[in-house]
Amino acid sequence: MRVLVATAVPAERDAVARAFAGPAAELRLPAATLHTHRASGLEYDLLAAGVGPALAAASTAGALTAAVLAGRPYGLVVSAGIAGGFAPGAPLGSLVLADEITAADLGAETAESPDGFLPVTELGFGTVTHRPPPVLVRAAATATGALTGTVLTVSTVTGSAGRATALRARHPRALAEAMEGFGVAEAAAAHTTPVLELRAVSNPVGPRDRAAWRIGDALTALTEAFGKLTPALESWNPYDPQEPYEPHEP
Ligand SMILES: O=C(O)c1cccc(C(=O)CC[C@H]2O[C@@H](n3cnc4c(=O)[nH]cnc43)[C@H](O)[C@@H]2O)c1
Repeated sequence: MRVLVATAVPAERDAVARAFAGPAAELRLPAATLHTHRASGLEYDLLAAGVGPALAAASTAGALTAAVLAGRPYGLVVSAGIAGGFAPGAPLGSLVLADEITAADLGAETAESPDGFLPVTELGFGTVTHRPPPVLVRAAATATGALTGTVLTVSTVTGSAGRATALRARHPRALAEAMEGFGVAEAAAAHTTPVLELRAVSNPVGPRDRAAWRIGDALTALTEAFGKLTPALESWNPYDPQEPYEPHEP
């Protein structure tokens, strides 16, 4: 099986790469470059897909389409990187694996709703949540020690206690926020390919405080997580009848 791992920036991609032995093979696509590693019988293509949901979706869709045109489609897409963690559930350095990948600010401000916001789904179009394969989420969480819960995708990094409280009130299961997961998941869904989102918490969600960031620790946690994740992915059976997916042939 081929696995596409989409990070936002090269530093995150390289943190994932450190979980694999040996140098990567480089493959240049029209709008992206893949770094390929092999581990536990699987092929991992690492992609620095860009910051934010739109660029992440465009880059991921490009890589997915290139793979289909080459006759070697991906069996799984993983959105990975650092994230803000909601206190007290997701402390600095912890890992969060999404059982729901939710676009937190895709909707409309309106007085029609008690909290002043309606998601696009309630306006009659689109989707705001993607759900990774539950059996795979459980196996990956057990292997990595990650917490499981909702990971929010935002276009604006939360910078106040008020916004953090509002997000948690609207999404009580949210453990983390980042900026790419929903875009990566939309691209994967367009290709009917299952998706995971794995995040290492680098900062608390709340008032902006750059001194509180622990990006190095989070990148180290990401490397360690991928070292443990690869055997779990090898054991995963995408054709398990409990998994509500119809992925491409492996
Ligand atoms: O300037 C700031 O105050 C600030 C605070 C936190 C993160 C940033 C970034 O530019 C990082 C964006 C990048 O990293 C992911 N990320 C990490 N922490 C968060 C967060 O608290 N909220 C949203 N995204 C976060 C994100 O996926 C991007 O790839 C700046």
